[in-house]
Amino acid sequence: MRLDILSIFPEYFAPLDVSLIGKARERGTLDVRVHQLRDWAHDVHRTVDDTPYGGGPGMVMKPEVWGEAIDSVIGDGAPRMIVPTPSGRPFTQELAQELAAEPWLLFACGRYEGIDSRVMAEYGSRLRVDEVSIGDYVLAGGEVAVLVMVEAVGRLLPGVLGNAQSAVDDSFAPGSMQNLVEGPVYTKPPVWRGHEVPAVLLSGHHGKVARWRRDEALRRTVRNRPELAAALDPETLDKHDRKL
Ligand SMILES: O=C(OCc1ccccc1)c1cn[nH]c1
Repeated sequence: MRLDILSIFPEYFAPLDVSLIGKARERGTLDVRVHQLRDWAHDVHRTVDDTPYGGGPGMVMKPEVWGEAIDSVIGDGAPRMIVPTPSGRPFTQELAQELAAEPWLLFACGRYEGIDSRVMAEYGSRLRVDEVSIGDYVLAGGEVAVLVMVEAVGRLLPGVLGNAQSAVDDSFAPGSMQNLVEGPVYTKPPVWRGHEVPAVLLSGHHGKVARWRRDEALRRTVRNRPELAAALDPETLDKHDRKL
C-alpha cells in the first residue's frame, strides 16, 4: 500500500518510522511519503491560509496551494483521499478494514478552521474523497487523526501484525465481534498480589474459555458501551452461543 500525507507539520509523522508501521515500511508492505504542503505555496512567506469568506474567527486553508500539491503528488493517479475533520463520517474498525484493502491512500491534513471546501469538490469528481472524524472533539489539525488512522489501517495489512488472528478478534471487528468490545485479558503469574486469574482460563477447556470470553465481552459492552449493546440483536447473541 502506498500512503501519501500532505501536511504543514510533516514532523508529526516521525512516529511512523517506529514499531509496527516502521517494520512494514522496511518490509515494503507500506510505502509512506510525507509532503510539506508549503512546498506548493510560492509567496515569500509560503502562505497556506487566508481569512474566511462570510467572516468569522480563524483562517481557512487556501484552495490553490492544496490543488497544486495534490496534482503534484497524484499526477494522473487516483488514490482514495481521506480528509480528517470533526464534521466527517465516523472512523470505525469497519472503515479501517475497508481502507486496508485500498492500494493507495492520500491523507490531507487540515489546520485552522479547515480546508476550502472546493478542494474536496474538485477532487471528488475524480477520486473517492471521504471526510472522516476520529471522534467528537476538535483537534488543532488533522495530523494526529492521520496517525490514528494509519495505525488502525496499517496493523490490518498482511504481515504487519505478528498474529493475523488477533485482528479478527479485535473489538468491533465485523463478524463475531461486531458491536462488541473485548473482555479482560490475563497472563502469568496465575496469582498476583492476591488477585487470581479466572479459573476457567486455566482449565484448558477451549469451549468454556470461548464462552467465558464472549460473556465477559458482552458484560463489558453493556457496562461501557450501552449504545452498542442495544444494537446487539438476539441473532448476534445467539450466534455467539452457536459459535461456541
Ligand atoms: O479536529 C479534527 O481534525 C482536524 C481539523 C480539521 C478541520 C478543521 C478543524 C480541525 C478531528 C476531530 N475528530 N476527527 C478529526
